[in-house]
Amino acid sequence: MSYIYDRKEDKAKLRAQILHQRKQMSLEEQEEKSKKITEIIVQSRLFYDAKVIMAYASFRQEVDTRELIDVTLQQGKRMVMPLCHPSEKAILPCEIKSQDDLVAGTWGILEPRKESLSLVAPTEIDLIFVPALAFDRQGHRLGYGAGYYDRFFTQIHDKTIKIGLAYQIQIVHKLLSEPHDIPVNHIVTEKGWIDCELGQSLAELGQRQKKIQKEGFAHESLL
Ligand SMILES: Nc1nc2c(c(=O)[nH]1)N(C=O)[C@@H](CNc1ccc(C(=O)N[C@@H](CCC(=O)O)C(=O)O)cc1)CN2
Ligand SMILES: Nc1ncnc2c1ncn2[C@@H]1O[C@H](COP(=O)(O)OP(=O)(O)OP(=O)(O)O)[C@@H](O)[C@H]1O
Repeated sequence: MSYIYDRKEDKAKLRAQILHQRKQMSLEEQEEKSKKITEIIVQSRLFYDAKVIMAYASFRQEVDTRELIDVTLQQGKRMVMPLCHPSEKAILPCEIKSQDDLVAGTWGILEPRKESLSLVAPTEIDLIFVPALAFDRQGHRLGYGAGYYDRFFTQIHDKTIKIGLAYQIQIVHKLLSEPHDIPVNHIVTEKGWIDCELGQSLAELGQRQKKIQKEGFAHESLL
């Protein structure tokens, strides 16, 4: 299902709708789709080429990242996980060597142990797997509304690839893009890859065509 969503006041409504829909999925369905998403990623060139990978620790009904984290570590890549700093609404990227290095933190989300932190410079990260409640095809994201990821994205390298992970039901027609929003480059769902840069250029092309049409009509009206 997709929603037309372009008013700020609809944000809370859309969050509630998506959360409700995601809760309707059975555990088996979530596991099966997460497995498919993991398979698609680990077979990709982007994953193969990345040496430093950051992933979120899945909670509630998010796409499960546990297998993805295991494969990353097994392949000898560096695994980075977010540690939340709630008072600053900041994400601190920390390297882990195994999933045993994680403990339940804010909201029960697993995060690196504070006692043995190994901070990583955000600019060192090659690939980031990003959670969301919803994405549109241009890579805009709707989160829980605290701005953690947008703040973090201002610190990473331009070349860092951001991949949103979502079930197909979380892909919506259009999300309101705000000035602080930094879109992801790709999305992977159980149905495959969505190239958001292509979506962004198509949207730009659409805007240009609309402008040409408008200017064309304005010009004709002068005749
Ligand atoms: N796995 C994962 N980790 C993540 C995120 C995420 O979306 N997924 N976040 C992405 O940014 C940050 C955590 N953001 C969160 C923000 C709010 C709530 C939360 O439970 N909020 C309450 C409502 C609070 C209120 O409105 O006052 C709720 O939803 O019940 C959870 C996570 C950082 N780590
Ligand atoms: N780079 C930034 N610097 C400062 N404030 C920011 C930045 N990015 C977002 N914010 C603020 O954070 C708040 C929440 O942003 P937004 O609604 O986009 O969150 P979200 O992406 O849904 O949430 P989250 O990333 O936590 O899942 C907004 O009020 C916004 O002004």
